[in-house]
Amino acid sequence: NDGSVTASPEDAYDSEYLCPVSIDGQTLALDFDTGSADLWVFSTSLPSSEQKGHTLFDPSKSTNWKALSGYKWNITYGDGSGASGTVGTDVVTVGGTSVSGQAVEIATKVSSAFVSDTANDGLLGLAFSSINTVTPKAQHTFFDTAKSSLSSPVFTADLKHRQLPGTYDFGTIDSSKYTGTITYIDVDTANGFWEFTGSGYAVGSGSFVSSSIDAIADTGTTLIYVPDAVVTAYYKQVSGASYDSSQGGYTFPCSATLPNLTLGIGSYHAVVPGQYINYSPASGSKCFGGVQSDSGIGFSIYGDVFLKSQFVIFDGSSTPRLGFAAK
Ligand SMILES: Cc1c(C=O)c(-c2nnc3c4c(C[n+]5cc6c(C)n(C)c(C)c6c(Cl)n5)n(C)c(C)c4cnn23)c(C)n1C
Repeated sequence: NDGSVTASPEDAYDSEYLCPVSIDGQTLALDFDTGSADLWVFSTSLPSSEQKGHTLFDPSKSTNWKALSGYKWNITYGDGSGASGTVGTDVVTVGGTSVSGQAVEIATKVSSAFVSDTANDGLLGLAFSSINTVTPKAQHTFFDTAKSSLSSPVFTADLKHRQLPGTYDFGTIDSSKYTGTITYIDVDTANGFWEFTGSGYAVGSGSFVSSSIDAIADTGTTLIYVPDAVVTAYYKQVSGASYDSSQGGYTFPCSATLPNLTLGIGSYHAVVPGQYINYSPASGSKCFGGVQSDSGIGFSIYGDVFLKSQFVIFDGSSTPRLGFAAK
């Protein structure tokens, strides 16, 4: 019961991508996040002030809803946002892939960033179930629940740059969505992420610098967060670029020409077009960079700015691995 679902940019800057998910016939727009493992939704259990503008899941209207008494969840994301609540199971359908008994985490509290992001009705985690936050028993992700019913234990991400729609496919690798060959790299699941070691980088037409970069493939993170050596080398090639502490990152004149950023995946050189690295206007005539420092995070994050330049395979077989191809 393979499936394919559209991924639509939430705003003009591809800050996040939202996908329609049906829970017992109630359709919500969820942010598919390979950097976390909780499926949670805005619900009628939220205070009405936090419900405004969102589509709400109402368990009392679901015939297949089964509450998990005493189960709770509480999650905090990399930007400091967070949510918490209670848990049940229900029938969850994504494109053609439908699973029963899927843990659905009902929000009873959400942080302000979620309240104001009215296009977002929750998150669907696609990292490894080992980092699911439900207590007293961690729950499976949608992908883990669906895996045995898929033609093969994979899902793919084909996110687009400022255009509609991208797709997430479950169970199949659609060869019409990429060019050339797929390069696979082993994944270390110890931290619950799609974590791998990048092989280096190049800026524009500059020479490739070999260096091991511990990174995660994270569809839930907007930008690319890499070591300072990469960030410094990149913005050295952008006239007028500087670190702006008031903006919390590197900015540059919006008129600047941005070089491509090449990130090594094994022997494959993944090229992020320079224009993808102009994330959004910052203030005045300055724009905010899509490549920022990973200092303080503990690892690098290859977020949407990177992932949308590639066709990405998340292979959940007994030896999990990531595949990348140009498109
Ligand atoms: C270590 C880390 C991150 C790891 O994940 C991270 C980050 N980066 N994008 C997102 C997130 C997003 C994606 N997201 C980013 C957005 C930005 C940058 N802006 C201006 C808007 C309006 C956004 C929206 Cl609506 N959505 N969402 C929905 C959530 C819950 C995120 C949590 N963290 N996050 C940051 C900023 N940092 C430092």
